[in-house]
Parts: sequence; structure tokens; C-alpha cells
Amino acid sequence: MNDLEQELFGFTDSDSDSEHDMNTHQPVDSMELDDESDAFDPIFQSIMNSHEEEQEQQKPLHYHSLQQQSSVNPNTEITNALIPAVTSPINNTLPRPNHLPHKQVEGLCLHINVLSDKDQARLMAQITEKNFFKAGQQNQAMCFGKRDLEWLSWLIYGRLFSDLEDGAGEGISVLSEPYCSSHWTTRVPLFDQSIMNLYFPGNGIKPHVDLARFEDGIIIISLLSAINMDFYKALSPMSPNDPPTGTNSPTPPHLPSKERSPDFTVRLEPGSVLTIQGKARYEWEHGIQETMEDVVDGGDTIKRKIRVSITLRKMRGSAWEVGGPGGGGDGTVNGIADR
Ligand SMILES: O=C(O)CCC(=O)C(=O)O
Ligand SMILES: [Fe+2]
Repeated sequence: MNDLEQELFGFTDSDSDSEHDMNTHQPVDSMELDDESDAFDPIFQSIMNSHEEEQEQQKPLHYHSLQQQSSVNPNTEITNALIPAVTSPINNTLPRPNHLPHKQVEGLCLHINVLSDKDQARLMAQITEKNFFKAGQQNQAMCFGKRDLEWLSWLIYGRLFSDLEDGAGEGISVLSEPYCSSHWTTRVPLFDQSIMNLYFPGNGIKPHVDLARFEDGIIIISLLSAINMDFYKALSPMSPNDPPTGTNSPTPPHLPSKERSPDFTVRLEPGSVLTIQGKARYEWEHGIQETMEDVVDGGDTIKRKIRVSITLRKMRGSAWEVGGPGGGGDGTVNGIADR
């Protein structure tokens, strides 16, 4: 375990041998979550350090349209039709949030500069406190139910629904029209399932359409470092009317993702939020290649670092019968999710 990992997970290698209850849901309430507190400084510093390194490696800093050949699959043309290139000053203040709807794919929008480094540090402190990743021994954890998502209320209602600085966001927040439709952003609860994923360099996730048991309106929050997310026209598109038991298993079976060429790639920067609804949710697969480095604008490759993501979704009413929490009893499940 290196220094960064140790700071993130708060355990030493010898600690990781100890027994951890798979379904223990540690309360975060005992933590100081005061924005002004210095309690997060070590983690905050890790994030700042990794940001600074990335900023040195990568110019412009925040978003690149990608028009280069992928190092993973030389025949893969990765194009990105998102409105390109926002640059940001190298400092610790949060640049202006920017909302980048995809030009071709209805319902896909990348929101950059939404979470400050301090917000990310706060989330990482919560994730660490709850020991979701079992000191780095597992790479995924899930929460089910309104109560078990309360730790994210400050994020959802204090950040995604409101602008960070008066006047800076022009009165438009991530979860508002025209980026997200009120047909789902007014539902109660807004989200009742979250998945926290931990990616070490080389880790990925197979292309998939999120399962039919989830309603329309999904968001992915990226923390710590940037990664390329690839999009593929779905081999088996879904529809909101599919039974909640439905999967996106295509016929013929999935090609390994390395043999499929993504239609486009979105670079998910730390502090960004990707909102996926409508056609983007049902007719497109998303995935992350298992590679140590990503190709960005201009053909540069950028080495991957540790990344954490939080996916937020809402189960369809009837889906609780077919796919509610498998473990726990407290609504928290650790293990591998089907998507
Ligand atoms: O980790 C990510 O960025 C994507 C996660 C995802 O697609 C999922 O949980 O369904
Ligand atoms: Fe997904």
C-alpha cells in the first residue's frame, strides 16, 4: 500500500489482514464534517497533489475532445462530440461549473468543475470512515434505501441542486433543465441506490446498459483522478417499459470490450458529474477499458491513478422484489454488482 492509498484508506498492510465485517455500516455522524475543518487535510493534500501532477501532465486542464487513435485498440477512433476545451487556472479555488451536453446523444451531459477538491476530500473522508472498500481489499460497495444514502444528502441537495457560488453558475444546477428532465429530478427519493467503485490503474468496467430495474436518470460522480469512459451504441437497447427483471445481455453475446470500437469517449475529470438519461441511458452502453493509461487530446497518453466513482440511481418500484439489497439488512451491501 503506497502513501496515497494509506491516506485514502487509513489502514496499513498489516491492518488489512484483520477481519472486517462485510456488512458493517459505520456511521459517519461521528465525524466532523464541517467544511472549514482541517480534519481532511491529509486526504485533501493527496487530492491536491494528484491534481497538480495531472495539471502538469495535461494541458488544457479540464476537458479534451478526443480525436486520436486509442493506444489500447489502434483501430479505434475515439471522437468526442462534447463541446470542447475549457481551461482552468492552476489554483485551489473551484473554476466555474460548466455543463457540456453531448451534441449527438440526447440525455448525456458532462458537468465539469462541480465538486471542489474540498468536496472530494469530504466524500473520500466519508467513504474512508465507512470503510466501504475494506481498506482497499475490495473495489466496490453498494448502499440501498433512502436512509443509507443520507450521507450523500449534502452532496445531492447542497451541490447538485444548487450553484456553488452566487452568480457563477448562471442559476443553472446539474439536476435542472435543460440538462436533466424534471420527469425524474422531482421524484422522491431522488436516489435510493449508490455504488462506490474503486479503480486502480488497469481496472475497468465492461460496456453495459444499466439494468432495467433502475429508473431513468443516473449520475456518475468522479473523484480523485480522471479516466476515459467509452460509449458504444447498445447491441440490445432497452426501454423504460422493459420488465425490471430485464438485462442488457445482447444476442449474440458481448464481444470483449477490446474488440469493440467505442463510438466516442468522454474524459471524466475528478469533481465532474455525468448525467445519463433517456436515449443515453437506454440506447448506449458505457464502459471503462482495462488499461494503465488513457489517450487524450493531441495523442498524449496519461497514466491512470486511483479513481473512485459514486453512481447514484433509483430502483423502480417493482424492482425491490427482484433486485433489492442482497446482504446486510442495514441496506448496505459490499461485493460485485450486476449493473
Ligand atoms: O465507475 C464508473 O464511472 C461507472 C460505474 C457504472 O457504470 C455503474 O456502476 O453502472
Ligand atoms: Fe453503468
